[in-house]
Amino acid sequence: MVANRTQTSFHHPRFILILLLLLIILALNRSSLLSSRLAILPQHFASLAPATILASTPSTMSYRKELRVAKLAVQRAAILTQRVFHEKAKGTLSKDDKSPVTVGDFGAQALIIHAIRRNFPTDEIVGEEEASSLREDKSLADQIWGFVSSTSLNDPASEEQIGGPIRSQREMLQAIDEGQSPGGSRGRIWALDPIDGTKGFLRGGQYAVCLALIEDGHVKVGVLACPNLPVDDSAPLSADVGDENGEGRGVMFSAVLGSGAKSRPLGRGALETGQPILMRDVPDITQATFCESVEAGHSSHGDQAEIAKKLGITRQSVRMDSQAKYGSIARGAGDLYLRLPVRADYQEKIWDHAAGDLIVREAGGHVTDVEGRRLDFSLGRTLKENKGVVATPKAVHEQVLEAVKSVLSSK
Ligand SMILES: Nc1ncnc2c1ncn2[C@@H]1O[C@H](COP(=O)(O)O)[C@@H](O)[C@H]1OP(=O)(O)O
Ligand SMILES: [Mg+2]
Ligand SMILES: [Mg+2]
Ligand SMILES: [Mg+2]
Repeated sequence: MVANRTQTSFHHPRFILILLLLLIILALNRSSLLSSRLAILPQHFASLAPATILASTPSTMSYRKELRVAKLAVQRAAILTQRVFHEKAKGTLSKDDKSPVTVGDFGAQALIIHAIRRNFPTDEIVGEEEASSLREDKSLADQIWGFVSSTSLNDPASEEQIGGPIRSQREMLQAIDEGQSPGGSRGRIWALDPIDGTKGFLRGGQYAVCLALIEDGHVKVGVLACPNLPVDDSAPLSADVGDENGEGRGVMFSAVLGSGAKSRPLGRGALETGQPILMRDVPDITQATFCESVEAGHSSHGDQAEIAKKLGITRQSVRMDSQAKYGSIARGAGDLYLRLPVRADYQEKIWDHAAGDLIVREAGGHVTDVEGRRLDFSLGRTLKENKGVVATPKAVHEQVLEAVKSVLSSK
């Protein structure tokens, strides 16, 4: 009787269905396509698969772990940069291209790379900074170590998730140097700008701690911490950073491809998921607000003014450093971000755009270069096939791009 019953259950259609499903999952897993394929299986089929198999698949399906680690790591790094600023210990060096780099840039890069290495040891990292100058400057290295060894999240479980403390100064320098991946079109590559807008950081203006995961050339996760932007998503866009002690400031933006963009107060616990953000509708382009770089050498202020005029925009553009511009338009504080090439030979860096590009697109925007091409993150450390940036709500992109093309082609 018992044997008979067992036999019957083996022929049960539900059992056959589960068996078939398991075979499909195993086959897909072998061809390493599981993560993308499983996402398109109907929900109830996926839920029939045994927990052990789902648990052993890469977490790339939802990027939940990647997002969590990125947010915690960026938050810890942002705390370090704020401490560096307030303790007036910026220890600035000038790099070969004459751009500044500070204790904050190096320290933030070390802490973020440490967190990525501990969680995703085989991923590659394209980071802006490298440690060679620090190996020759012991006192600067000591100063950075002072901040790195004493900055942690105040929640021990979260701190543990991002690898806990770096153990020695040697390990810190090694971590900084692990951002030298050449980038490219294959595999998982993190793009890291530990302080974007270092000049803004130095003058107490806008800056951002930026991290994005690029997989096979496409941005999948993006996180931006903007310690000097207003917490309030509905605060009007302003170049003014508010009061000295930072009351009401500090926001974190994040996005996962296909899941929308969010913002949350930077100071809050990283467990808080935040609220969805959307770009503002622009029914009348003449009422739109532009943001642009503070540095006229990074984006042409003259061309910007001509484009504004062509579109009938009379409102003064708001100038701010860093990817805070992407975050600001994504939450509808501003509407349009243009980056208009000044030097024909400058190649934009992937770490200056990856997180912002995804956050704006997930908030309902469209991001291209000045010729209308999507930003291509698959070509190495730079966006070598792109020139400038045009980031706007989807509905007005064509109109703005037309004005950009007409002004730039008439030069
Ligand atoms: N000639 C240039 N054109 C455009 N961007 C530049 C140029 N030189 C440097 N940058 C980069 O622009 C970013 C700041 O942009 P923004 O002006 O929007 O705040 C910085 O990351 C900066 O790089 P770096 O970090 O090497 O200084
Ligand atoms: Mg930068
Ligand atoms: Mg930087
Ligand atoms: Mg820099």
